[in-house]
Amino acid sequence: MSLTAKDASIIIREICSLAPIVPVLVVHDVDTARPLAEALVAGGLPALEVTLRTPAALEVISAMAEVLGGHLGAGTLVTPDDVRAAKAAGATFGVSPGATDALLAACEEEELPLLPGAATATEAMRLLAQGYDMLKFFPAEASGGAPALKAIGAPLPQITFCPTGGVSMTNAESYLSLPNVLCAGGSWVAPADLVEAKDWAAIERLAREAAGLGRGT
Ligand SMILES: O=C(O)C(=O)C[C@H](O)[C@H](O)COP(=O)(O)O
Repeated sequence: MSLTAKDASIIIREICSLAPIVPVLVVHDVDTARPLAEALVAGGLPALEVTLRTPAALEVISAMAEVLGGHLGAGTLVTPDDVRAAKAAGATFGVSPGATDALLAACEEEELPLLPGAATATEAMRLLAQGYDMLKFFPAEASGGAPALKAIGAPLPQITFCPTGGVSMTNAESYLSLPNVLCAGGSWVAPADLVEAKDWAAIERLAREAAGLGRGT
């Protein structure tokens, strides 16, 4: 069995439709995983991306996957081994900064729906040719921000994006108002200092604020 690119994109679209923002999480301490996920979900952000950038990341995914109402994604997927480890830890979707044929094949084989990254029209077209029409625009701000994504959308309206990288409360609306944007990713809803202080109430407030952002036109 394997998951086709088209079916993966359909599932990813559903996940990206749950809320305007997908928190991008860099978690060092597995003890913070559950209360952090609970705060974000309670604030209205059910789709979460845990980056595989810390030694604790896989354990964090397993702990967060138990939180009711959450949809756990693994970010920073780079190699096929990352895909297998993320799937085994309990991730239900994957996110990658870019895409390689090996990574796409591993996700299809492991049946882990992937939100693959693209920063240019050519990268987006290559993924579209392989069946992926819901992509991460990364690094969003550094790649020209909302004006660049709007320009890409003119000739490629069939591709929908989740811009990530430099997105914040102040610029999120500029992306979310574009017709080719379904949601955006960002780390600002779970800042390192608030996680370290275990200030879950403050993180829930940030999540609620982000969940109230407008979307689409
Ligand atoms: O590691 C990954 O796979 C990533 O997805 C990179 C993240 O998307 C950005 O690092 C988030 O960017 P900020 O919201 O600007 O902090």
